[in-house]
Formats: sequence, C-alpha cells, structure tokens
Amino acid sequence: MQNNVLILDFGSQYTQLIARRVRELNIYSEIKPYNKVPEDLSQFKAVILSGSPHSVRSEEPPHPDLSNIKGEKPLLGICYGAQYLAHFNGGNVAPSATREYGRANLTTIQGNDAFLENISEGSQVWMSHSDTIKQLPENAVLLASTDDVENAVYRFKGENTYGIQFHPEVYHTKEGTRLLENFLVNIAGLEQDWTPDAFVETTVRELQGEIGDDKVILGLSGGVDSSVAAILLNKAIGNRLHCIFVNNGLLRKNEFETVLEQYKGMGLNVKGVDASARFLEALAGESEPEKKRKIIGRVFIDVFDDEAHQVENAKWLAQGTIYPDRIESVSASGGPSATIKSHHNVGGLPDYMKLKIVEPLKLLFKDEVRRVGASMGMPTGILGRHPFPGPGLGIRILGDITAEKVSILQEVDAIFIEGLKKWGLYDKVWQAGAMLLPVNSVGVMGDERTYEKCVALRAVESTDGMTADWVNLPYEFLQKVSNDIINKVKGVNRVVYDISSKPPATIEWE
Ligand SMILES: Nc1ncnc2c1ncn2[C@@H]1O[C@H](COP(=O)(O)OP(=O)(O)OP(=O)(O)O)[C@@H](O)[C@H]1O
Ligand SMILES: O=c1[nH]c(=O)c2[nH+]cn([C@@H]3O[C@H](COP(=O)(O)O)[C@@H](O)[C@H]3O)c2[nH]1
Ligand SMILES: NC(=O)CC[C@H](N)C(=O)O
Ligand SMILES: [Mg+2]
Repeated sequence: MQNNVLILDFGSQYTQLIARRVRELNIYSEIKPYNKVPEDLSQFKAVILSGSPHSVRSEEPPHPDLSNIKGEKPLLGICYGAQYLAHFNGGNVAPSATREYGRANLTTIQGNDAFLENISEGSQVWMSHSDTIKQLPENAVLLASTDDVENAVYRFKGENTYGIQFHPEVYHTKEGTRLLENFLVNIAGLEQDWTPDAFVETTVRELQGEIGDDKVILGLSGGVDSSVAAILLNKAIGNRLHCIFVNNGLLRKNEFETVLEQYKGMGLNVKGVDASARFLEALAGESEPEKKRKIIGRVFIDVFDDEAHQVENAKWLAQGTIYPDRIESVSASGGPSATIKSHHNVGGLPDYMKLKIVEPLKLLFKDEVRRVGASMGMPTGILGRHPFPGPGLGIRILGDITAEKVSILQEVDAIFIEGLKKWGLYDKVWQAGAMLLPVNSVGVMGDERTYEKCVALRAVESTDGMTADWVNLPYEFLQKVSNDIINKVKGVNRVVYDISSKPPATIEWE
C-alpha cells in the first residue's frame, strides 16, 4: 500500500487513538514502536510521532534516528513528539511551572499556514504534559499559542515538519480531526480512499498472493471477527478454506449447536469439533488467570493441529485476531506499552507445527471489522453479536474451573442475555456477560439457611473494547433478572452488578 501513514509509538496511552482518527479520515495507517523504524519508508507518505510517558530531559530518552524522515517527508510531532523535535534540534525543553492536564484554547500567531486552515480562533485543545518547550529551534516558527503554553504549535522553516504540544487525537480537542486532515490531506497529499470496500478488495488480493494454492484451517467461533475473516478468506480461496469451530466446553448455553446452525447456507465449509473434555482436563485445578489463559491457548492450538493433519496440503492457520487482542497481550507491536492480559489467540505457534499464521484483520478495531463485514453484505445477526472471548466462560469463572461451575454460569448467562434481548436492551449494550465469583455467602430461602455462590453481571458500552463504561441498565430490569437467576439457578443465592469502567478495571474479570 503506497498511501499509508507511519505512526511511531513512544508509549503514549493515546497512540491507538491517533490511528483511529486517521482511519476515520479514510486513510490507512500503521503503528510501529519508536525503536523499530522501518528501513523501507517508501510506502509512507507522512509520519506522526506520538506522545510518551518519557521526558526528553531524562537520562536516556527514546531517541530514534529520524534523519531519513525529518525534512524528507511531512512529519508531525505530538506532545512528546513535539518536545523531541525541539530538544534534539537546538531548542530548549524544561519542566513547566505547573503540570498541565486538560482544557486550553488556541490563539493563532501565524494564521496563513495550511496546517491551521479553518481552525477557529480560541479553539479548544486538550493538554497532558509536564514538560514544556521553552525555546524553539532557530529554524522554527511559532504558529499558535495558548494562555499557558507559548509554543503550542510550531513548524520548521522550509520543511513540512510540525510540532504540537496538545493532543489532536482525543475527543476533547474539538478541531483535532480537522488539524489531522489539514496535515495528512492538504499538506501530505494522502488520498482518502481507505474505505471498507477498498480494504476488502486489497485484502482479498493480498490473501490470494500469500496463500497461493495451499489450504487454510480457520478457527471459527461464531463471533464477529472470525466470521468476517472467514468470509474474506472464502472470497479469496473459496472452498480451500476449512473452518473449524471448537467446543472448548466453555461456550454459552447451547452455543455449539446454534452457531453451527447459523453458518448453514452461508457457503462456508464448517466442521464442529467437540473438545470440551480435553480443555476441562487440561484446566483442572488451575486457578491462576494467566496460566488458565495460556492453557486454553495451547489446547486450541493442539486441536487445530490435529484437524490440520486431516486436511491434505493445509499449510496455514487463520484466526480472527484484531488489533486490541494484540495490544493488550504483547506490548503494542513489541513496543513500550504494558502487557495487560494474554489473549488466547496471540503468542504464535509452537515450532513442531508446520502451519503459518494468517490474520487478515490484525490491524483493525472491532467497529472497523463490523463495517468491513457490512460492506460484504453479512447478516446483521452475526455482525451485531456481542463480543465473546475465545477462552469463554473460562475467564469468567474466577479461580479453578469445573464442569459444574460451567453449567451454573451457562444458566445464569443465558437468563441475563435472553433478558437483555426481551427487554430490547441487547443492541444498546456493547458487551454483556456474567462472572461466577469464588465466594460463598449466606442467604435464606424458604426459611432455610443457604451458603451458595455469588454472580456478578457486567454490561458495558464501548466502541473498540480498549476503553469501556458500565451501562446504566434500568433497575426494573436488574431486579427481574436477579430474581430469575436466584430462583432458577441452583447454587446461586446472590447477584451483584459491576459498576466499574475500563480503565481502571477491564471488561473480563480475568
Ligand atoms: N470456539 C472457537 N473455535 C475456533 N476458533 C475460535 C474459537 N474461539 C475463538 N476462536 C479463534 O480465536 C479468535 C479470537 O477470538 P475472539 O473472541 O476475539 O474473536 P471472535 O470470536 O471471532 O469475535 P468476537 O470478538 O466478536 O467474539 C477468533 O477470531 C477465532 O479465530
Ligand atoms: O479472543 C479473545 N481472547 C481472549 O483471550 C480475550 N480476552 C479478552 N477478550 C475480549 O477483549 C475485550 C477486552 O477485554 P478486557 O477488557 O477484559 O481486556 C473484551 O471484548 C473481551 O471479551 C478476549 N478475546
Ligand atoms: N503526553 C506526553 O507526550 C507527555 C510528554 C512528556 N512526558 C511530558 O510530560 O511533558
Ligand atoms: Mg469470540
């Protein structure tokens, strides 16, 4: 792809948001860690430097060699990126008297620069920094200031190199997208042609080139990501795609049967493999969340391996992995962000497996995957499904897993999800599910003492799973569902509702 933006990640919390904003402009971008600047830059028409938790004044600040970029291609430094460009080019960066987080307003100093075209006087911008650029490099000009930050927007003379102290990528910078559009479209000349249709066309072509005449095994889960991946691969290689839907014993109630049913008539070659006993055996007695995740990941791979041996000439394993799966599992593209939890489908294949991995959605966010699916005419029933993690109920049963706990949680979950549908709430919620807690508490039922399990219900709104907030479900609904659960599910005598956002919590409890 020749029409591409390179985002160099210095570890900012907002790096993924930069990518999103760029894609909202229908422009394709790739994030790379700052210490892995690609050698071949020919495909990139512009480069953006992210913010960072580091300071240029620290002993060893992140300091990649940008000599092939600065002055050669349009370059935009955001926050740390702007401080970096100033500091290493003869300017001066110092701690600001007060740390600045939040709202500020821009005052234009040099209004005729293409970068500030159509940006209003006093435009609200969002700051998050404790260093400040005290003095610009000699060959730089000041374009805009705020009350507290003199050097808020600047440019190097005779180059398309810009620095901004605030964050155009966050929602609260009102005209941030316009600034990015000015930079990417007006200054760097990028075409706004990265639409879902274009993605489908390019990806299908790339898949055909990559896979050739080989066969592919795809892990199909009934979820959005793997279903979209399956349709893409089916377009590319037809029935050389072999889809495997694994019952890991941790699915929702009746899910194995209903999902297999759902794929009928879609032209896909789908095989259901019941491996529940294998998963539950491997998990027996393990209660540490990360170990459970790793065991589930390993058994999935073993099952795929066995299946691959039954298909002649199967050389590839395809998965519906998306960007957030990778960000939270391995630190962003091997970069400077932190590992949060190991997603079961990330971590590569063991050496003994001869399969190569193909993941056509690995750079997309959930809502983008849905748009791609819609552009291929996929049924809304599949695209509108709540995400459900590959390790399934295994990471919603806190502590060790037994068949009995799975069956209790399946019942609870089914009542909750059916209830959401009945009350017309399912489509208003991004994801919902129930957690079985490793806690017994005392209750009284029919005058008798009970000492039984507690379940937590969770419903969140989100766009991409990276951040999320709990949903304000109607009290009447919670009351009804709680009542149904306690009355109908043996072994549960208490229901609570999770009111934590992400961050600081995560969506799944393990
Ligand atoms: N039960 C399963 N059988 C086969 N493959 C699976 C199963 N569960 C997950 N996978 C594989 O792991 C990948 C990641 O799972 P994940 O839950 O993130 O995605 P999904 O199920 O496709 O979509 P969604 O996020 O909407 O649930 C899937 O895309 C799929 O390739
Ligand atoms: O395929 C997956 N394999 C996993 O191991 C996994 N862990 C979490 N999730 C899903 O990712 C989103 C974010 O979840 P967390 O806030 O719990 O990290 C939510 O949508 C989770 O359901 C997973 N999906
Ligand atoms: N958000 C940022 O990029 C912050 C940059 C630098 N760490 C500062 O505090 O000023
Ligand atoms: Mg899933």
